[in-house]
Formats: sequence, structure tokens, C-alpha cells
Amino acid sequence: MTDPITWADARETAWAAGYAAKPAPAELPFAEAAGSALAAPLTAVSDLPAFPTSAVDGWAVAGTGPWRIGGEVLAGHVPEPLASGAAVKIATGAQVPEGTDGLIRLEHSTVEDGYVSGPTDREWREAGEEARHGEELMPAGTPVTPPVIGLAAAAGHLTLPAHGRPRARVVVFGDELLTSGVSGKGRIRDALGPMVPHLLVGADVQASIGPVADTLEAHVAALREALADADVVCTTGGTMVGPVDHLHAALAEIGAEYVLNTVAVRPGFPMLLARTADGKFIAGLPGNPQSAVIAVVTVVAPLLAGLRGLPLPPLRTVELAEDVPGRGSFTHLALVDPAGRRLAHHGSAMLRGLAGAAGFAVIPPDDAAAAGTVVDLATVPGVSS
Ligand SMILES: Nc1nc2c(c(=O)[nH]1)N[C@H]1C(S)=C(S)[C@@H](COP(=O)(O)OP(=O)(O)OC[C@H]3O[C@@H](n4cnc5c(N)ncnc54)[C@H](O)[C@@H]3O)O[C@H]1N2
Ligand code: MOO
Repeated sequence: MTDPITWADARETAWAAGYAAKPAPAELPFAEAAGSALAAPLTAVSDLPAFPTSAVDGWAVAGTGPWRIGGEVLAGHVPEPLASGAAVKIATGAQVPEGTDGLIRLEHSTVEDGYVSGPTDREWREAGEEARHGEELMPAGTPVTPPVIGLAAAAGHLTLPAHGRPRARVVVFGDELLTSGVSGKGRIRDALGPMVPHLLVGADVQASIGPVADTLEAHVAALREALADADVVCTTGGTMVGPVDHLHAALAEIGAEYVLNTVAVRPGFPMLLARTADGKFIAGLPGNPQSAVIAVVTVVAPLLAGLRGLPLPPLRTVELAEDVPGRGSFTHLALVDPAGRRLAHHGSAMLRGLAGAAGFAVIPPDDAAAAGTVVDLATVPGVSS
């Protein structure tokens, strides 16, 4: 087995491999561009707003008052110019008539004998106040978040230049796994098949394969099937060298090469990332369920970010409420709750602690962290706290 790389290097390496392999930018409908990075700057296709727009429900008036009422302007119409001494009722969002000197809010207005009076103000948004036609709104590289999609639509776009969503597929290895019923008699319920697809945020996740029988032929066949319609395949289990751990042999059989093989982190050490000759990726997640999640956090999430042109997912921070030991020369990823307290049931074969955690406090190699220390926090995709 090769020397494990550091946890920090594993994140960087997986991200860089994804970034180098990201699909060429294309004009994508918003739904497909969502979660990618802008491959070119976003510009305004019109002035924003495109016309002076009323910010209130009220009256548009010209000249000095009281103003003679003559009609109304609703949103979605082009109004006639307003003559001096005239007033029109105007709705929020409606185009302000040319010649308007001020708006009176409905609730501040008094209407008498066909005339309106009240305090006026320039309560409209000027054309081009937010952006001028052709102006750059967001630079290339900006993540396509829901607000960016809203801005793009407001600015006149139907598509965005972005990197397409990678297709991902989960392959579950293990003869001992049950997909229904309860654990017993040497067999356990598959916890990873139902969980891992939801961790692959940003990917177009295909139907999972497995549980796959513990033979090399079945492993090779499952990998080939998964790779036929996925850019990223996440396998679970079989990363070690047990009697029925066939992943490494299966990777050799299909000619995949390691991007990284084992990471100096506990839990999660036996994770790996490999690449096929045609540039697809296979992430090997260890079978212990918490270790599988750590492999997603360490390798898969950075890889998917890179494939979409996004930067390495940032770490957050957490102030520890209690001492956390190190794990010798390995990084220790320690489950903590949002208040920085360690969780019970944090063994790598368990999910009970993880299910209530804010994420993993990152305790660097050859170190330990005392209560009160602020350390990095690696969060789990799909989990917010
Ligand atoms: N001699 C050694 N044995 C092990 C070492 C070691 O260093 N030397 N490392 C341990 C560590 S660390 C891990 S993590 C596991 C990794 O094992 P594999 O990736 O080969 O996974 P399996 O052997 O298939 O399974 C391990 C464990 O996880 C359970 N499992 C597997 N898949 C699922 C699933 N889909 N849902 C729920 N649970 C699952 C499986 O039943 C085993 O209990 O190796 C250690 N051994
Ligand atoms: O490191 Mo293993 O991945 O402890 O469970």
C-alpha cells in the first residue's frame, strides 16, 4: 500500500483533479447551471430597472397641487406623459409617466372632488439605478446560487455560461447487506445505499447499484455498468485488504489509476480516488459508515466542486467546548455539535453521533485541541446547522 497523503493534501488533490477535468463551458438553462460556477462574467442585457419604476402604490403627480385625477397606471403598461396639474393612480412596479414630479403614497393622500393632495416624494427607482445595459454584474467564477439565477433572469438571460452537472452513481459492495428488514444473523441493513446519493450535492445522481456480490467478477461488472452512464462513481466498502475486499483488484482490472490511495486521517483512512483511462472518476468510500461520510467530505465533495468549476469547498470554524485529543501523525476528524461539544457514539462504524453533528472538528496531525480553541470545521454536504 502507498503512503497516505495528508488530509489537507487529499482535499486539494481531489479538487484539482476535478477542476482539470471540468467539462467545457456551455450555455446552460438555469436548472442545469445551478450549482456550477459562471464560466464568463454575467452582464446586464438591459438597464436595470429598464424604466423608472414606482416603488409604492399611490399617485403620480406633475406640477403643483392639488392635482386633478385622470386615470391610472398599472404595472405592465406604458403610460401617457403627465401634464402639469394632473395626477394618475399608480401601482408599485408600474412605469412612472414622463413629466412626473413626485409620488404621493396612497395612505398619505386625500381625495376630494376629483382632486388629490398630499406630500410628494421621488419614490421611484430610476432607470439603470441597479445596472446599465452591458454592465458586468458578477465576475466569472461566481457560484451560480439561487440569487445569481434570479439576477440573471432579471437582467434578461435565459441561460448561463457554466460547467454541466457531473453524473454520479453509487455502487454498494457487500454480501452481508440487506436492503430491507432488520439486521441479524450476521447480516446488516445497508446504511450507505440510502445515504450516499444525498451527499452528492451538485451531481446528477443516477440509480444506485448493489449490494454487489463479494466476487471480483461482480465488482468489475458493477464498476463497468456504473461507469457507462456516470462521470463519478462512488463505491462503498471493500477498500481494505480483507478476504472479500475486491475494489483494488477491480480497479486494476479496468485499468483505473490512483489519484490518491489512503489518507492520513482517522476515521476514514482507507479511502481512495482513481481515474479511468477515459477520464472518469471512482471514489472508494470505506465501508464503515462514518468513514464513508468522511471520504465524501474529503474527496468527493472537493472533486464535484472542481468538476463544476467551483473553488475548494471552504471549511468553517468552531470553538471547541471541550478538549479533543489528536490521532498521532494523522488528522483527527472529531464529531462535534454546533456548540463545539463532542458527541457520544462517534465510532467509525456508527452513525448516531454523526446524525446530530454540526460536522467534523479538524484536529491537525501531531496536535490536540484544548477547550476554547477555534478549529476548522468540515461540514457534511446537505447538512446545515
Ligand atoms: N487489518 C485491518 N483491518 C481493518 C483496518 C486496518 O487498518 N487493518 N482498517 C479498518 C478501517 S479503518 C476501515 S474504515 C474498514 C474499511 O473497510 P472496507 O472499506 O474494506 O469495508 P468493509 O470491510 O466492506 O466493511 C467495513 C465495515 O463496514 C460495514 N459496511 C460496509 N458497507 C456497509 C453499508 N453499505 N452499510 C452499513 N455498513 C456497511 C461492514 O459490514 C463492516 O462492518 O476496515 C477496517 N479493517
Ligand atoms: O479509519 Mo476507519 O476508516 O476508522 O473507520
